Amino acid sequence: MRIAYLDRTVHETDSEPKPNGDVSAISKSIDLQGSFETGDKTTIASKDFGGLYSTKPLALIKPAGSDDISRFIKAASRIPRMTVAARGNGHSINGQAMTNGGLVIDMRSTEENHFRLLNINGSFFIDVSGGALWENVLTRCVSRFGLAPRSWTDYLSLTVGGTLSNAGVSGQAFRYGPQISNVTELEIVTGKGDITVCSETRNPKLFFGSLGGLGQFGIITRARVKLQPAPDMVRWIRVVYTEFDEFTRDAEFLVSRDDGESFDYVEGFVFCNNDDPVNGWPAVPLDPVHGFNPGIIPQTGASVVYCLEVAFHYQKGDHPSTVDKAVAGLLKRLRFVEGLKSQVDLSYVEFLLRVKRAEEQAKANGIWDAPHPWLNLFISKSNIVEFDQTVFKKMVKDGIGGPMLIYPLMRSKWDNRTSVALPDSEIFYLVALLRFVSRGPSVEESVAQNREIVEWCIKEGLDFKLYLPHYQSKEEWKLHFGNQWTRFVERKASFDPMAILAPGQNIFKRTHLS
Ligand SMILES: Cc1cc2nc3c(=O)[nH]c(=O)nc-3n(C[C@H](O)[C@H](O)[C@H](O)COP(=O)(O)OP(=O)(O)OC[C@H]3O[C@@H](n4cnc5c(N)ncnc54)[C@H](O)[C@@H]3O)c2cc1C
Repeated sequence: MRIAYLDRTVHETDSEPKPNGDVSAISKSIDLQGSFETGDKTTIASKDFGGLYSTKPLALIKPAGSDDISRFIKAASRIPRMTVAARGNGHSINGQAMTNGGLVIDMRSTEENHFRLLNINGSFFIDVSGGALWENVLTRCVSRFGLAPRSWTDYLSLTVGGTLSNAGVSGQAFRYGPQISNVTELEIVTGKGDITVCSETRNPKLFFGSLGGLGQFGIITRARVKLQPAPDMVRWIRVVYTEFDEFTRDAEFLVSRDDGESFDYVEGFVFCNNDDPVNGWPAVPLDPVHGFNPGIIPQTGASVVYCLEVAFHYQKGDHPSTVDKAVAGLLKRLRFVEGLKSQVDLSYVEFLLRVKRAEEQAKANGIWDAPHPWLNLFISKSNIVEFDQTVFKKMVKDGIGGPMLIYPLMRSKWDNRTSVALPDSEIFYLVALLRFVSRGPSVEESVAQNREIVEWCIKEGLDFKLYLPHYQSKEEWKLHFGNQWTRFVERKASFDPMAILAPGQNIFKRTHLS
């Protein structure tokens, strides 16, 4: 089977005739409250973080709110071949937020439309715009209310609507589930232009369909997100393992424990057993002054080693000895290499914004804007040892020029009614190959290696799914969704029957209903 994932080709729509839309005429006819841009001013919408694709949209719309979005979708439905792509912060890899010749809706212009705290039967929620950045949701919730969402992504310059269209995972997901398990209500503008409020009990088909729905059923304009009291401080710790089975045993032990009996965050990564500044030991210390003494690593000759990354929440008023004791109690159950531990204490907000600091450094070094042919996978626990032996220990043993994340998640914290496709087993691993090509193999080599990895997973019959998936053909999408495909198609027919929305996902072709 041909695996088109990350093929660096022009989008299918590029070869097709473009719609003949006159955006000023459309906007006049619909009494646009927001604004729009055309020509060179749409450049931002013609590319994304991946840097692998580019397209030419007809216009970049900056809507004032849901009414503008609804009217644009309705207008687009009357123009043959016209498509509409919601753009969150454009941090996709494979052009998922793009449209060639269509209308891009810049959701960032709606950020301020919603920010309301709700107390429902003693539980707190925040209503936020689909175009809000998670970093702004964080800082505003903590500073104004001392509250914070429970489940995050590692990097927070992503929009609420963008991550809810995928899943949104990080080191808290083992306990609270992904971000899509932490919202209770959405306002959505469907592909028919209807503005609809939905939840578990109200329009549940649209609610669950849109969570992990790759933007196929509607544009999320508001989300109600569960909150919890924000801790003041975090102790962030990294420990090193040479043996994969010990690393996975400890990681699985931590994610399987009850609330209050484990760390508050569990992740991990693989790194090269050498002194390469990007791929090797220097990636481990949380503070450069900690250094890394490779002499302590048992001489197994292993090409790669593993780092378990955990965090413990506490309050400023907690006595240091109480925190030390609780952390020591958890660490003593783990079998990492003694002496290879690095830890720092920082505020909760600083911890959650940790990747932003890395971004600032990478921007200063000029590596942030280079292409990012990333590969994200969910791999069943039953196959993770084979994956380590073939992929980590052989295929990428020399590093990829960026982090190689691996951490376990629990399927029972996900809701089967959402659209996201997962492996079958209760414990599965997020594996992320976060390539920065200016520091590693070329784009072509990276893309080829990603393809080789996915092809190997298929050939060996691994129980796995792509996360943030992208394919070129319907056959591949059908395989991806498996027995959820029929439901996905039915949801599309109900909410976006002409396939106007999110054409960059390359799942459905725009049609015209007679
Ligand atoms: C540096 C970096 C770190 C990341 N870290 C993580 C991580 O730790 N965990 C994780 O889970 N993911 C992570 N991601 C992936 C990220 O969650 C997805 O790429 C996400 O889609 C990006 O959000 P965005 O707002 O930029 O969306 P975009 O790229 O703009 O859009 C993504 C898709 O969602 C659609 N969409 C956008 N907004 C809406 C909306 N309001 N309603 C409906 N559909 C919409 C778009 O049309 C498109 O199809 C990371 C990405 C980057 C670049």
